Amino acid sequence: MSILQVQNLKARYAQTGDDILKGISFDVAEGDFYAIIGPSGAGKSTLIRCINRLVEPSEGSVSLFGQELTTLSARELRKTRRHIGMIFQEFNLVNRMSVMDNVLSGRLGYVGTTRSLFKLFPRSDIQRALELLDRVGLIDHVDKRADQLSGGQRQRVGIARALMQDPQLLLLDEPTASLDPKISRDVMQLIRDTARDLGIPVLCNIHDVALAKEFCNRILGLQSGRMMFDGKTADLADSDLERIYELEVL
Ligand SMILES: Nc1ncnc2c1ncn2[C@@H]1O[C@H](COP(=O)(O)OP(=O)(O)OP(=O)(O)O)[C@@H](O)[C@H]1O
Repeated sequence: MSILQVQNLKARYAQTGDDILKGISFDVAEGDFYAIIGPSGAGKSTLIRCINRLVEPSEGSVSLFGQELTTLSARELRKTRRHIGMIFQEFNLVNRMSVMDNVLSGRLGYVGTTRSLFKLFPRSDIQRALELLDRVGLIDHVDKRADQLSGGQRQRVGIARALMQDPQLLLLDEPTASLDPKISRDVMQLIRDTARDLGIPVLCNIHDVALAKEFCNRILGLQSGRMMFDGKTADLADSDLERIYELEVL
């Protein structure tokens, strides 16, 4: 079943500027771990950010479980974003807050700012946060400040926080770019296995092709805002990679 449908998506940063995305179409289905690869400046990050409208598309359609996202009002968009978890390259944790509070902040879209300020989270949320921290291997670090953790541990907090939203879709924007190769593999494996267990499809912008090939079942190859490849990872040939990265080779 198709969960996210993107059709003819275009985006630009200034009214008069060139299109950064030049008509992108693809479907994310149940069970997919979809990688977006391509050279620097290809538009990978812009594409991820158009899905939850951190960047406003200029044309085209993005539909999640049949709901069109590009035309939602600000209020409707806030509600829908609850169901789209996001994991960032720089983790985006609040350093002075504990690991537990960072994870609980994933519920902000549900409990409201006032309740969260006074830490009035329902018992079920606290229980869920503990379960997720156990799942990502951080149960012994619950009370530590976020800035006392290593990069890999910080990204694990980011993963638990995104899962706290009970997401229907996970968006990953270069989740391993700040991590060393060994920790990057561990983090990708954790995301793949957890998403699979919880039945959450993933769309992931990643510049490391080896990691994408190892962990993702589908690949979207972008070059200068155009789609050069969309298919199963097993069908991605060296000649496809040459076409996707052509500009860099030149
Ligand atoms: N906020 C912005 N304002 C104007 N132009 C931008 C903005 N963000 C990105 N761009 C431009 O849009 C193009 C695509 O950028 P984007 O970050 O989406 O590419 P990317 O494939 O994710 O690159 P990288 O792998 O280097 O992160 C680039 O030319 C970039 O300079």
